[in-house]
Amino acid sequence: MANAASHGVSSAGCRLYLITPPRIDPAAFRDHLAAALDAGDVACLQLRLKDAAADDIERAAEALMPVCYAHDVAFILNDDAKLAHALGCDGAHLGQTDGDHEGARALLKDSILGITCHASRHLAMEAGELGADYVAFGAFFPTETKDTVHTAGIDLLEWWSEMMEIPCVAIGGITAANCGPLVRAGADFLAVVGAVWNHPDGPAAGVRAMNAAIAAA
Ligand SMILES: Cc1ncc(COP(=O)(O)OP(=O)(O)O)c(N)n1
Ligand SMILES: Cc1ncsc1CCOP(=O)(O)O
Ligand SMILES: [Mg+2]
Repeated sequence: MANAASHGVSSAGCRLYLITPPRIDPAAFRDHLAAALDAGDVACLQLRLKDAAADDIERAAEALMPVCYAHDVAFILNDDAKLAHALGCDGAHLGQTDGDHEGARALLKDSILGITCHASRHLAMEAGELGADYVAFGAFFPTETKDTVHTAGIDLLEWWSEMMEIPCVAIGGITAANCGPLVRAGADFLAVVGAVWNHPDGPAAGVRAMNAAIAAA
């Protein structure tokens, strides 16, 4: 079975998984991204432009992918496996209503496929059975980035990481101040938006703070 490590998204120790803000100006954001990736270890960047047209997503991918590759950071597209494949991304992240997961697995056979599993052991086991490279659980904390429908607890991370080999991602309101218990519970990746892009001292400081908190956990 394919897994995230075989595609270069190593989960040896917990790592940072960056997600873009939901709306960006690609040319301006490219510099913020370069500063963030210069500041420390980042496993991957997910391009998550909500409600954007395919043309705009393509333009953003063209601007940001080279920055990721120059930093050895995997480039993952949110929501759309076919577009991820067409654009040559390293993979796609799909939610429970983002199309046919089995079809996506077949299309992205040599690429990363991550699946949102909310707070559900059942959804995570289904995702694992169909060959997901990682499962994502959340939201762990209140977040302003997305309306929260599902809340996940630390026990889910502990259970998954003890029972399963497939890497797990924790998401939702994660900051340098609150991430310690998630790391200790076995999260392989911490996915963040606000903790980096809204850091008061800028995205580079956000990446440094997250990596320091992961290392200290
Ligand atoms: C790493 C990661 N985990 C969860 C999500 C949420 O995906 P989804 O439920 O499809 O919601 P949207 O992000 O599409 O609003 C994610 N994007 N990334
Ligand atoms: C996309 C997504 N899915 C669940 S919570 C969330 C938003 C994460 O953003 P933040 O790190 O700012 O809470
Ligand atoms: Mg989605």
